[in-house]
Amino acid sequence: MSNLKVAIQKSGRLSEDSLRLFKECGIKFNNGAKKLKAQSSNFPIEFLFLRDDDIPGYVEDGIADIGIVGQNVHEEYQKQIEVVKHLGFSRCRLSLAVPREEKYSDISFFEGKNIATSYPNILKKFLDTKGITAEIHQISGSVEIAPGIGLAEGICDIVSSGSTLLSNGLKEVETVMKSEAVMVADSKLSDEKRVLLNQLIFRINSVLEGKNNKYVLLNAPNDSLDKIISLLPGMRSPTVLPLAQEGWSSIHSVINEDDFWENIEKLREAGAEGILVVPIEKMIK
Ligand SMILES: Nc1ncnc2c1ncn2[C@@H]1O[C@H](COP(=O)(O)OP(=O)(O)OP(=O)(O)O)[C@@H](O)[C@H]1O
Ligand SMILES: O=P(O)(O)OC[C@H]1O[C@H](OP(=O)(O)OP(=O)(O)O)[C@H](O)[C@@H]1O
Ligand SMILES: [Mg+2]
Repeated sequence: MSNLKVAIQKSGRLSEDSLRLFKECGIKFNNGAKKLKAQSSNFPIEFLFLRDDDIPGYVEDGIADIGIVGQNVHEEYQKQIEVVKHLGFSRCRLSLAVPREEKYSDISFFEGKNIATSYPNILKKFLDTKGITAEIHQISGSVEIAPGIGLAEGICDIVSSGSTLLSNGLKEVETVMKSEAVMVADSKLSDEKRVLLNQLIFRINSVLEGKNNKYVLLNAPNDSLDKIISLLPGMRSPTVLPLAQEGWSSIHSVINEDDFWENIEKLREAGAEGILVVPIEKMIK
């Protein structure tokens, strides 16, 4: 059987979470230091460790079958590849920023200005939709330094916490796009590789679904069961087991983490106590 060749970032903001995801999917491999290739011992998958900028091109050319990149990189390189899964990590945004002391009122600030970026295509498209003409200077890294060395009046770069902008005397003024890690695939995959990709996505879905949900156990007096069940509908319906103490039950259910925090006070008001919240490793609906 042929291997599914997966391109992941060698080292950087995507690497750790990408490797963790495959491990959580039960895919075993040994990625010893400086190894640029690794073969899984229990799934027909081969890993290629690459610079993230090269991944869309390798996937389009069929050198790799699938890859993990930021949406920003996928969008910038405009390759004929498909996004097959949003992965929820490496969340960030691509933003325009200017020196902190600059008076900025709106996007017209950038008319006729120089902007430094590693994302010229995304930036050009954004400025076009806003009717702004600017000079785009493409640089491959350390973009935040550009205004300080007189290369540009503004920049367009990745922002997450904002601390890099802050420490370089810049302020964020416009969000160009939001981004997270995505799995991309060669649109010309063979049927055999599609089957493997679907098996992989099934595992990824069960891992991501598990992360978004929690297993909840609580005790409640029997006369509040109806109310509590309505707050914890679970996958089909909650499990209700009698406690040794008469008139009380233990209720087990699955709940979305966000819903849990919204409902916690209502559960307590309804009489729930001894509430335990347990992580779920995998969840298949
Ligand atoms: N501070 C951040 N927080 C969250 N996600 C980020 C952050 N910085 C970058 N990313 C996301 O992770 C991707 C990889 O970022 P990284 O800084 O590792 O890239 P790089 O320096 O271009 O790496 P490479 O050496 O592989 O070319 C980015 O394209 C973006 O989608
Ligand atoms: O808003 P922040 O939380 O400060 O994050 C933004 C910074 O993170 C990334 O760089 P990274 O630290 O990965 O270094 P790099 O420039 O070597 O890629 C990105 O290029 C920004 O510079
Ligand atoms: Mg890169």
